[in-house]
Amino acid sequence: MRFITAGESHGPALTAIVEGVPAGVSVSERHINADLRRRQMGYGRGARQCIESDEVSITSGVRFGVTLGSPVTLVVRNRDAQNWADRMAPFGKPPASLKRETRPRPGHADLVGVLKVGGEDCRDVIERASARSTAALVAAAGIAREFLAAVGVNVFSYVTSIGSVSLDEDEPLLSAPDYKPLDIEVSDLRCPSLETTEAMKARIDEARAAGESLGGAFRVVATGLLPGLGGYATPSDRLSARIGGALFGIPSVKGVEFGLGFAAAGLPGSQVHDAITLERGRGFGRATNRAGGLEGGMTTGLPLVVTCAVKPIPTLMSPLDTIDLDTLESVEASCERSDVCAVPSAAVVAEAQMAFCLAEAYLSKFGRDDMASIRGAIAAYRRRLGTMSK
Ligand SMILES: Cc1cc2nc3c(=O)[nH]c(=O)nc-3n(C[C@H](O)[C@H](O)[C@H](O)COP(=O)(O)O)c2cc1C
Ligand SMILES: C=C(O[C@@H]1CC(C(=O)O)=C[C@@H](OP(=O)(O)O)[C@H]1O)C(=O)O
Repeated sequence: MRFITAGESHGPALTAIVEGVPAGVSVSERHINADLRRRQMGYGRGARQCIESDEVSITSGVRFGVTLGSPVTLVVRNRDAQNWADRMAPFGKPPASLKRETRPRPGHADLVGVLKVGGEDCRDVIERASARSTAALVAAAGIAREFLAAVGVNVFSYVTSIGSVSLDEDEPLLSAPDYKPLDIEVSDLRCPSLETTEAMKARIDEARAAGESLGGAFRVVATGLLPGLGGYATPSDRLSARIGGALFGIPSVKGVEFGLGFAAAGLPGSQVHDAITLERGRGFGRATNRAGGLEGGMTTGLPLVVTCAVKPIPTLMSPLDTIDLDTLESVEASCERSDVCAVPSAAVVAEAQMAFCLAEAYLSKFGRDDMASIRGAIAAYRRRLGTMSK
């Protein structure tokens, strides 16, 4: 299952095409719209989210709520486009009132994008470098999530830190994090502790008042996985490589850890690896899940637990210095409407990226044509695993 997205941040719409979708997957617009809403939320988001109210339109590949096996096209409209019609016109001349962006923001794609593609207006880069594109990604992943739900897999996320405020957790890796989904969803920051949520909100208020921005960390978890998804034979077969690459594809994600992650480097082997167990009738298991659900590039069957670090938002209301591309003088970087913190949104985008990787891993192991055949192949695999652990 692959996807491509297109669309500028302030153009008329974002479009995604998902191909390689099996026939027979039930799809609900309501589920996709709920994910789009979750992506928009979060304390610290800017004024743009008051304008947008993302909803998906599906224009191909689904009939009467079920996929046909043909490419699925999804469209999310940009409501803000009406305020940018003259500045984003596909044809004609730029309006006389157009102000070019010549003061690139450190930390954003502005400067390096213009060095790469040329031009005199960072706006040409900003429009696509903007994380607005992640709305299309989340919509597209709605199809992958529906497929995963049909095979018993759930993907969720929660925020573990904002700036220096961290969630206090009891060994989240030893058992799967089993927070109540509602506790995560009712938090303004996708943090399962209300007390920590309040402390995080206060930190965001401080940052906003100081003209600052914040990053943080989140965890993305998948449950219900079969063992043996992914592969060990080539680097690109390894699910760790695919998931890592996909998560690093999210703007502002600067670190990805599987299970214990970097902490494993400082511990002896006996405190890192997960002892193998066997429960008659239930099969192989593990005493712990320090690997975070992946060994040798394949799922172990335990929850997949991945932690991501997110850097602070580049646009600062108290801007850093930059160089004006017209005058080549030192000036303050441009400071436009912006989020102060978008870690909860990035977490929902990470769910989407992980869902695509897992859906593709299931399809490459169990076939791609239709859900009935895929269910049959999964049942046969489960029988084989049962025989091996008798
Ligand atoms: C959901 C989301 C919202 C974001 N909102 C903003 C924003 O309002 N202003 C901003 O300067 N950067 C924002 N960013 C971060 C930039 O998109 C990102 O830093 C930039 O594209 C450069 O990519 P890099 O951080 O991977 O180097 C956001 C990122 C995400 C994931
Ligand atoms: C629009 C979204 O995020 C945007 C991501 C973004 C950036 O620079 O990455 C900059 C801001 O856009 P604008 O300049 O229009 O306010 C964010 O609002 C969204 O997530 O829906």
